[in-house]
Amino acid sequence: MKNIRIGTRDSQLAMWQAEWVKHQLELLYPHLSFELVPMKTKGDKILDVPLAKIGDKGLFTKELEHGLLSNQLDMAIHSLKDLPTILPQGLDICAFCEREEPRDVFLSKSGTLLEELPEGALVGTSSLRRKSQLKHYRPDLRFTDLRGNLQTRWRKLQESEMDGIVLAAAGVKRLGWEERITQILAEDIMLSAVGQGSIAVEIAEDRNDIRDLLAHLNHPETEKAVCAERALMRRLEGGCQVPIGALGQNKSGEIHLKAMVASLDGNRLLKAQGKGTDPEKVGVEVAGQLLSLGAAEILAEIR
Ligand SMILES: NCc1[nH]cc(CCC(=O)O)c1CC(=O)O
Repeated sequence: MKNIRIGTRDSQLAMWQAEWVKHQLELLYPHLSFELVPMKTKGDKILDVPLAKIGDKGLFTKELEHGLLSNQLDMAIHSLKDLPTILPQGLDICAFCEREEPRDVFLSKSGTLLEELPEGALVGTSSLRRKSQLKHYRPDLRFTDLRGNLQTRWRKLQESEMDGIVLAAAGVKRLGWEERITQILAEDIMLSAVGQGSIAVEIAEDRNDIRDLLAHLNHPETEKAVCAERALMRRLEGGCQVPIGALGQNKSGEIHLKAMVASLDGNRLLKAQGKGTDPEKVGVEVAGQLLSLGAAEILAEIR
Protein backbone atom coordinates (compact mmCIF):
# COMPACT_ATOMS: atom_id res chain seq x y z
CA MET A 1 0.00 0.00 0.00
CA LYS A 2 1.35 3.41 -0.92
CA ASN A 3 -0.21 6.42 0.69
CA ILE A 4 -3.11 5.77 3.07
CA ARG A 5 -5.65 8.59 3.08
CA ILE A 6 -7.39 9.41 6.37
CA GLY A 7 -10.49 11.60 6.07
CA THR A 8 -11.49 13.95 8.87
CA ARG A 9 -13.51 17.09 9.55
CA ASP A 10 -11.30 20.15 9.83
CA SER A 11 -12.30 21.43 13.29
CA GLN A 12 -9.51 21.55 15.84
CA LEU A 13 -11.02 18.66 17.81
CA ALA A 14 -11.58 16.51 14.71
CA MET A 15 -8.00 17.20 13.58
CA TRP A 16 -6.68 16.25 17.03
CA GLN A 17 -8.58 12.98 16.87
CA ALA A 18 -7.44 12.17 13.34
CA GLU A 19 -3.83 13.05 14.21
CA TRP A 20 -4.10 10.71 17.17
CA VAL A 21 -5.25 7.82 14.98
CA LYS A 22 -2.57 8.61 12.39
CA HIS A 23 0.09 8.61 15.09
CA GLN A 24 -1.06 5.22 16.44
CA LEU A 25 -0.94 3.79 12.91
CA GLU A 26 2.53 5.22 12.28
CA LEU A 27 3.79 3.58 15.47
CA LEU A 28 2.28 0.25 14.43
CA TYR A 29 3.33 0.43 10.77
CA PRO A 30 6.50 2.55 10.43
CA HIS A 31 7.00 1.38 6.83
CA LEU A 32 3.63 2.77 5.64
CA SER A 33 2.77 6.38 4.92
CA PHE A 34 -0.41 8.07 6.10
CA GLU A 35 -1.95 11.36 5.05
CA LEU A 36 -4.76 13.40 6.63
CA VAL A 37 -7.44 14.69 4.27
CA PRO A 38 -9.44 17.44 6.05
CA MET A 39 -12.97 18.12 4.74
CA LYS A 40 -15.91 20.33 5.67
CA THR A 41 -19.29 18.71 6.31
CA LYS A 42 -22.77 20.23 6.10
CA GLY A 43 -22.80 20.45 9.89
CA ASP A 44 -19.65 22.61 9.76
CA LYS A 45 -21.11 24.94 7.17
CA ILE A 46 -24.56 25.63 8.66
CA LEU A 47 -23.74 27.33 11.95
CA ASP A 48 -26.72 29.54 12.68
CA VAL A 49 -29.36 26.82 13.07
CA PRO A 50 -29.68 24.41 16.04
CA LEU A 51 -28.84 20.88 14.90
CA ALA A 52 -32.25 19.59 15.96
CA LYS A 53 -33.82 21.95 13.41
CA ILE A 54 -31.58 20.91 10.52
CA GLY A 55 -32.65 17.40 11.44
CA ASP A 56 -30.49 15.54 8.95
CA LYS A 57 -28.95 12.22 9.78
CA GLY A 58 -25.21 12.12 9.21
CA LEU A 59 -24.79 15.87 9.22
CA PHE A 60 -21.14 15.60 10.23
CA THR A 61 -20.38 12.39 8.37
CA LYS A 62 -21.91 12.30 4.89
CA GLU A 63 -19.11 13.99 2.94
CA LEU A 64 -16.54 11.69 4.55
CA GLU A 65 -18.68 8.64 3.79
CA HIS A 66 -18.96 9.75 0.19
CA GLY A 67 -15.16 9.90 0.13
CA LEU A 68 -14.98 6.28 1.35
CA LEU A 69 -17.50 4.99 -1.18
CA SER A 70 -15.86 6.80 -4.11
CA ASN A 71 -12.40 5.57 -3.07
CA GLN A 72 -11.03 9.04 -2.39
CA LEU A 73 -10.41 8.04 1.23
CA ASP A 74 -9.18 4.80 2.78
CA MET A 75 -10.66 5.50 6.20
CA ALA A 76 -12.67 8.22 7.95
CA ILE A 77 -12.29 9.31 11.57
CA HIS A 78 -15.37 10.39 13.50
CA SER A 79 -16.50 11.15 17.01
CA LEU A 80 -18.62 8.04 17.45
CA LYS A 81 -21.46 10.12 18.81
CA ASP A 82 -21.79 11.87 15.44
CA LEU A 83 -22.29 8.54 13.60
CA PRO A 84 -25.89 7.39 13.06
CA THR A 85 -26.70 3.94 14.46
CA ILE A 86 -27.50 2.66 10.97
CA LEU A 87 -24.67 3.29 8.52
CA PRO A 88 -25.16 3.75 4.79
CA GLN A 89 -24.93 0.56 2.73
CA GLY A 90 -21.36 -0.59 2.08
CA LEU A 91 -19.77 1.09 5.11
CA ASP A 92 -18.60 -0.34 8.38
CA ILE A 93 -17.09 0.82 11.67
CA CYS A 94 -13.97 -1.28 12.05
CA ALA A 95 -12.48 0.27 15.19
CA PHE A 96 -13.94 1.77 18.36
CA CYS A 97 -10.94 3.44 19.97
CA GLU A 98 -10.49 3.47 23.72
CA ARG A 99 -13.01 5.74 25.30
CA GLU A 100 -11.98 9.00 26.98
CA GLU A 101 -14.11 10.21 29.93
CA PRO A 102 -17.67 9.78 28.55
CA ARG A 103 -19.47 12.31 30.76
CA ASP A 104 -20.38 15.95 30.13
CA VAL A 105 -18.73 18.86 31.92
CA PHE A 106 -19.97 22.25 33.04
CA LEU A 107 -17.85 25.32 32.32
CA SER A 108 -19.05 28.44 34.07
CA LYS A 109 -17.79 31.93 33.58
CA SER A 110 -17.16 32.60 37.23
CA GLY A 111 -16.33 29.05 38.34
CA THR A 112 -19.72 28.72 40.06
CA LEU A 113 -21.01 25.16 40.34
CA LEU A 114 -24.19 24.24 38.47
CA GLU A 115 -26.10 23.73 41.72
CA GLU A 116 -24.97 27.16 42.95
CA LEU A 117 -25.93 29.22 39.90
CA PRO A 118 -28.32 32.06 40.79
CA GLU A 119 -31.98 31.59 39.99
CA GLY A 120 -32.72 32.13 36.30
CA ALA A 121 -29.08 31.80 35.23
CA LEU A 122 -28.44 31.50 31.49
CA VAL A 123 -26.90 28.31 30.10
CA GLY A 124 -25.67 27.96 26.53
CA THR A 125 -26.41 24.68 24.74
CA SER A 126 -28.26 23.65 21.60
CA SER A 127 -28.47 20.01 22.62
CA LEU A 128 -31.99 18.78 23.41
CA ARG A 129 -30.47 16.03 25.54
CA ARG A 130 -28.54 18.51 27.67
CA LYS A 131 -31.34 21.07 27.87
CA SER A 132 -34.06 18.65 28.94
CA GLN A 133 -31.93 17.05 31.67
CA LEU A 134 -30.86 20.45 33.00
CA LYS A 135 -34.47 21.68 33.00
CA HIS A 136 -35.45 18.60 34.96
CA TYR A 137 -32.70 19.24 37.49
CA ARG A 138 -33.09 23.04 37.71
CA PRO A 139 -36.45 24.19 36.26
CA ASP A 140 -35.49 27.84 36.88
CA LEU A 141 -32.57 27.89 34.44
CA ARG A 142 -32.85 29.72 31.10
CA PHE A 143 -31.23 28.55 27.88
CA THR A 144 -29.72 30.05 24.80
CA ASP A 145 -28.64 28.25 21.64
CA LEU A 146 -24.94 27.70 21.22
CA ARG A 147 -23.38 26.07 18.19
CA GLY A 148 -20.01 25.98 16.51
CA ASN A 149 -16.75 24.27 17.33
CA LEU A 150 -15.38 24.21 20.86
CA GLN A 151 -13.25 27.36 20.36
CA THR A 152 -16.31 29.28 19.21
CA ARG A 153 -18.41 28.06 22.13
CA TRP A 154 -15.76 29.02 24.68
CA ARG A 155 -15.37 32.46 23.09
CA LYS A 156 -19.13 33.04 23.09
CA LEU A 157 -19.27 32.14 26.79
CA GLN A 158 -16.68 34.84 27.49
CA GLU A 159 -18.30 37.48 25.28
CA SER A 160 -21.98 37.00 26.13
CA GLU A 161 -24.27 37.06 29.14
CA MET A 162 -24.18 33.29 29.45
CA ASP A 163 -23.33 32.00 32.91
CA GLY A 164 -22.13 28.61 31.72
CA ILE A 165 -22.03 26.01 28.98
CA VAL A 166 -22.09 22.21 28.87
CA LEU A 167 -19.59 20.29 26.73
CA ALA A 168 -18.34 16.73 26.37
CA ALA A 169 -15.43 16.09 28.75
CA ALA A 170 -13.66 14.16 25.98
CA GLY A 171 -13.44 17.12 23.63
CA VAL A 172 -12.40 19.53 26.38
CA LYS A 173 -9.64 17.19 27.54
CA ARG A 174 -8.35 16.51 24.03
CA LEU A 175 -7.94 20.24 23.44
CA GLY A 176 -5.99 20.50 26.70
CA TRP A 177 -8.60 22.66 28.41
CA GLU A 178 -8.91 20.67 31.61
CA GLU A 179 -8.32 23.72 33.78
CA ARG A 180 -11.40 25.38 32.25
CA ILE A 181 -13.68 22.65 33.63
CA THR A 182 -15.80 23.81 36.57
CA GLN A 183 -17.20 20.34 37.28
CA ILE A 184 -17.83 16.94 35.75
CA LEU A 185 -21.58 16.36 35.69
CA ALA A 186 -22.58 13.21 37.55
CA GLU A 187 -24.49 10.72 35.45
CA ASP A 188 -27.58 10.86 37.66
CA ILE A 189 -27.97 14.51 36.59
CA MET A 190 -26.65 14.33 33.04
CA LEU A 191 -26.41 11.13 31.03
CA SER A 192 -24.12 11.62 28.07
CA ALA A 193 -24.78 10.95 24.39
CA VAL A 194 -24.61 7.49 22.93
CA GLY A 195 -20.99 6.81 21.95
CA GLN A 196 -19.64 9.97 23.55
CA GLY A 197 -15.89 9.92 24.14
CA SER A 198 -15.01 7.19 21.64
CA ILE A 199 -13.32 7.82 18.29
CA ALA A 200 -14.63 5.57 15.52
CA VAL A 201 -12.86 4.56 12.33
CA GLU A 202 -15.15 3.96 9.38
CA ILE A 203 -14.18 2.14 6.17
CA ALA A 204 -15.75 0.78 3.01
CA GLU A 205 -16.74 -2.75 4.01
CA ASP A 206 -14.87 -4.39 1.14
CA ARG A 207 -11.51 -2.88 2.23
CA ASN A 208 -10.17 -5.86 4.14
CA ASP A 209 -6.63 -4.53 3.77
CA ILE A 210 -7.55 -1.44 5.81
CA ARG A 211 -9.67 -3.46 8.24
CA ASP A 212 -6.59 -5.58 9.06
CA LEU A 213 -4.45 -2.50 9.69
CA LEU A 214 -7.00 -1.11 12.12
CA ALA A 215 -7.68 -4.25 14.14
CA HIS A 216 -5.14 -3.14 16.76
CA LEU A 217 -6.90 0.15 17.36
CA ASN A 218 -10.16 -1.46 18.40
CA HIS A 219 -10.65 -1.46 22.17
CA PRO A 220 -12.91 -4.42 23.06
CA GLU A 221 -14.18 -2.99 26.36
CA THR A 222 -15.14 0.25 24.65
CA GLU A 223 -16.72 -1.66 21.80
CA LYS A 224 -18.97 -3.60 24.18
CA ALA A 225 -20.06 -0.50 26.09
CA VAL A 226 -20.84 1.58 23.01
CA CYS A 227 -22.53 -1.31 21.20
CA ALA A 228 -25.00 -1.60 24.07
CA GLU A 229 -25.65 2.16 23.85
CA ARG A 230 -26.06 2.03 20.07
CA ALA A 231 -28.40 -0.97 20.25
CA LEU A 232 -30.58 1.01 22.66
CA MET A 233 -30.57 4.02 20.36
CA ARG A 234 -31.44 1.90 17.33
CA ARG A 235 -34.35 0.28 19.18
CA LEU A 236 -35.65 3.74 20.17
CA GLU A 237 -35.07 4.92 16.60
CA GLY A 238 -33.34 7.98 17.94
CA GLY A 239 -30.92 10.08 15.94
CA CYS A 240 -28.30 12.23 17.63
CA GLN A 241 -30.79 15.11 17.97
CA VAL A 242 -33.22 13.60 20.46
CA PRO A 243 -33.16 13.79 24.27
CA ILE A 244 -31.76 10.31 24.83
CA GLY A 245 -28.80 9.70 27.12
CA ALA A 246 -27.02 6.41 27.76
CA LEU A 247 -23.92 5.11 29.46
CA GLY A 248 -22.55 1.57 29.19
CA GLN A 249 -19.85 0.46 31.59
CA ASN A 250 -17.87 -2.75 31.93
CA LYS A 251 -18.11 -4.21 35.42
CA SER A 252 -16.79 -7.65 36.31
CA GLY A 253 -17.34 -9.14 32.88
CA GLU A 254 -20.76 -7.64 32.29
CA ILE A 255 -22.09 -4.54 30.57
CA HIS A 256 -24.09 -2.27 32.85
CA LEU A 257 -26.24 0.16 30.89
CA LYS A 258 -28.05 3.24 32.23
CA ALA A 259 -30.32 5.24 29.95
CA MET A 260 -32.86 8.05 29.97
CA VAL A 261 -35.42 9.68 27.70
CA ALA A 262 -36.80 13.12 28.59
CA SER A 263 -39.45 15.51 27.33
CA LEU A 264 -38.19 18.87 26.06
CA ASP A 265 -39.58 20.77 29.05
CA GLY A 266 -37.84 18.36 31.42
CA ASN A 267 -41.11 17.56 33.17
CA ARG A 268 -41.05 13.90 32.22
CA LEU A 269 -37.75 12.06 32.53
CA LEU A 270 -37.73 8.28 32.22
CA LYS A 271 -34.81 6.23 33.45
CA ALA A 272 -33.94 2.56 33.10
CA GLN A 273 -30.96 0.30 33.59
CA GLY A 274 -29.90 -3.26 32.94
CA LYS A 275 -26.91 -5.54 32.66
CA GLY A 276 -25.71 -8.66 30.90
CA THR A 277 -22.94 -10.19 28.83
CA ASP A 278 -24.40 -9.56 25.36
CA PRO A 279 -24.22 -5.80 24.63
CA GLU A 280 -26.85 -5.91 21.89
CA LYS A 281 -29.33 -7.69 24.17
CA VAL A 282 -28.70 -5.33 27.07
CA GLY A 283 -29.34 -2.33 24.81
CA VAL A 284 -32.57 -3.73 23.42
CA GLU A 285 -33.74 -4.79 26.88
CA VAL A 286 -33.15 -1.36 28.46
CA ALA A 287 -34.80 0.32 25.44
CA GLY A 288 -37.80 -1.99 26.02
CA GLN A 289 -38.05 -0.80 29.63
CA LEU A 290 -38.05 2.84 28.47
CA LEU A 291 -40.71 2.10 25.86
CA SER A 292 -42.94 0.45 28.43
CA LEU A 293 -42.55 3.55 30.63
CA GLY A 294 -43.79 5.76 27.77
CA ALA A 295 -40.67 6.71 25.81
CA ALA A 296 -42.41 6.30 22.44
CA GLU A 297 -44.98 8.99 23.33
CA ILE A 298 -42.28 11.43 24.41
CA LEU A 299 -40.19 10.81 21.30
CA ALA A 300 -43.24 11.07 19.02
CA GLU A 301 -44.08 14.52 20.42
CA ILE A 302 -40.55 15.69 19.67
CA ARG A 303 -40.47 14.32 16.13
N1 LIG B 1 -21.57 17.69 19.24
C1 LIG B 1 -20.26 17.82 18.68
C2 LIG B 1 -19.29 16.90 19.32
N2 LIG B 1 -19.03 15.67 18.81
C3 LIG B 1 -18.14 15.05 19.63
C4 LIG B 1 -17.82 15.91 20.66
C5 LIG B 1 -16.90 15.60 21.78
C6 LIG B 1 -15.98 14.44 21.63
C7 LIG B 1 -16.58 13.09 21.86
O1 LIG B 1 -17.71 12.95 22.37
O2 LIG B 1 -15.89 12.11 21.56
C8 LIG B 1 -18.52 17.10 20.47
C9 LIG B 1 -18.46 18.32 21.30
C10 LIG B 1 -19.44 18.38 22.45
O3 LIG B 1 -20.51 17.76 22.41
O4 LIG B 1 -19.15 19.08 23.42
